[in-house]
Amino acid sequence: MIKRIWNLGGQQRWRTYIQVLCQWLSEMLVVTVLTAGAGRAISGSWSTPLLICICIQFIVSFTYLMVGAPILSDRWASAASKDLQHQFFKYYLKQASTDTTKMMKILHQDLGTIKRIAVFYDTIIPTSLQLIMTGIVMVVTILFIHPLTVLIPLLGIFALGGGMGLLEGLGDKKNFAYIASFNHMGQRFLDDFFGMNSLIMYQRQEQYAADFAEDSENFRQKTMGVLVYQLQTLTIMDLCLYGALGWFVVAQGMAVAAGTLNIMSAVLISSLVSLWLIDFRKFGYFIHIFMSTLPKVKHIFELIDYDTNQTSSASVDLKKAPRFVKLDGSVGYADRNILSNVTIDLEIGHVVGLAGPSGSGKSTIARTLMKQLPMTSGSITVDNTNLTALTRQSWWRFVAYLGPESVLFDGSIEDNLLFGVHTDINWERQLKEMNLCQFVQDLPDRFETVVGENGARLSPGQRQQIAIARAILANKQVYIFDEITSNIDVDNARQILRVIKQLAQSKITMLITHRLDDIEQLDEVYLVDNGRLVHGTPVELANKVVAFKQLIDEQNQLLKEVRA
Ligand SMILES: Nc1ncnc2c1ncn2[C@@H]1O[C@H](COP(=O)(O)OP(=O)(O)OP(=O)(O)O)[C@@H](O)[C@H]1O
Repeated sequence: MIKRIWNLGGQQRWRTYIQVLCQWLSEMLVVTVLTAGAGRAISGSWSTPLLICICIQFIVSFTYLMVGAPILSDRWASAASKDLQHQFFKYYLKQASTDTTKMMKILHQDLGTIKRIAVFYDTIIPTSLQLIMTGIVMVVTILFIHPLTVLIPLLGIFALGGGMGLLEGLGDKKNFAYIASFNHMGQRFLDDFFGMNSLIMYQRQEQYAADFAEDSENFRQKTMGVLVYQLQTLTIMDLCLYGALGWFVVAQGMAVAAGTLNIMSAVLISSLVSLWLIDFRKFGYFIHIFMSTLPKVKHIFELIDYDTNQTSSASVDLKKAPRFVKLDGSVGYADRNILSNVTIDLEIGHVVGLAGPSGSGKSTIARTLMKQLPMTSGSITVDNTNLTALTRQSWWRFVAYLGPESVLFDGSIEDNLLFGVHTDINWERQLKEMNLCQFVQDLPDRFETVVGENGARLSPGQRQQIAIARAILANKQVYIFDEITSNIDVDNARQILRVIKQLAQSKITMLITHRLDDIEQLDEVYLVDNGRLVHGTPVELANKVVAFKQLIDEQNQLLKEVRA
């Protein structure tokens, strides 16, 4: 996974190399100046090679700060972030999930993670490179001048590693509790935000405020837990590093007092060790932060890979509009089969109905046909092609799904109607022929009327008519209508059913509905009855399924009573 993170934004990596080299030279400038100063104090004269060295380092550092830093810093991090965001959004936009709350939650978390891994490019890698370069200079210098003391910084590193290792398990626990509490509070906020009208209508605002306050307090405590843990970590790191540094300086002082080391050498190796240990502390702190984001980065890569695998195994493109669709097998979710061993045949010529009690699996079938859910076993065949071999984009070029509530975009009715139209067509004539959207003629601005956000300025029936017209004008080949008449009045519902029946003359059309009025007008219906799928005309179904017959009898009785 680290290799994969490393490869992101790779084209900008060279900028980081130059940046690190310049920064490292700036650090070495401090060491050289201190060493030269100590030499001057001892001998009373400046060493010419050291002065030349200082001049070169100074020029490089100054040029870097004035010119280089603005064009070099953060470029790799931002290129990597763009790369990852691009791959991530590519995956994300293909999901088209209906669960907006869940999508928002995941999106929020994953975007946060993408932002946080910048620490790898702008801190971990530069600091690691500086550690290697300063480390080599430091070890060679110490071994050359005072070999025994090289053990002190090494002991400091081991002590730090041990301390951090002990804290690691605790850190995971604290982070996990923090994330769980964050998610819980976020979920409550989103739920209550979407359900605000219901909260007010049922006078539950106070309860909501109390629950939210409790969640906030819990979140505060978990946040404090993480902060305390981070402070403990910092204290341990400081103890190890500054302890090692202090010990090193004392050892150098004793060597100088004993006459086995001169002051200039002592200043040189002390400043090198100080620099190295300070960088090491920085590295220790940030690697810790980086490691805690790795599980989330792994999750993002899994999403991207899932998308890539789907795309690479699904490479067949439908060349022409399909004539029939056959679903044969079981549908459901990863953890649960909803309907087993069912067969549905869809073909051009008439509307195929799908009916059944609430929760019996009708929308699950629709989602499976839309390639939003895989079959749990068996397959869907489109003409002679297995649906799994098609990419979702390729399938969606031919299929349209419409649910009980369609999304309209803020703009004119015309903009919304022509949303999926990519050729020149006489759309007004088509609408007239289908007798769809004729209410528009009574609006002052007719098709120029602005619908407002999600069609807020129209009635539910008008919105649904526009959505259906939009789908039909987009000229797809397969239409799946899922309870599209459930939220609208009887007249609008009848009008829409007429249009769908007309459409089915030339398109593959399935209508999911619970309205007996609709079902009775169809030639062919699939009815979910106690986990099995019964197929036939409405009359045949009434003979085969007792519950269905009872429902029709009850309705007829009701009608009789109303007429009487
Ligand atoms: N994402 C999911 N994971 C697991 N189970 C689910 C998921 N979505 C729905 N279900 C379950 O699948 C079953 C069938 O749901 P589905 O939405 O297909 O029913 P339906 O017949 O369309 O119902 P309705 O008429 O009320 O819309 C239900 O028991 C539901 O709880």
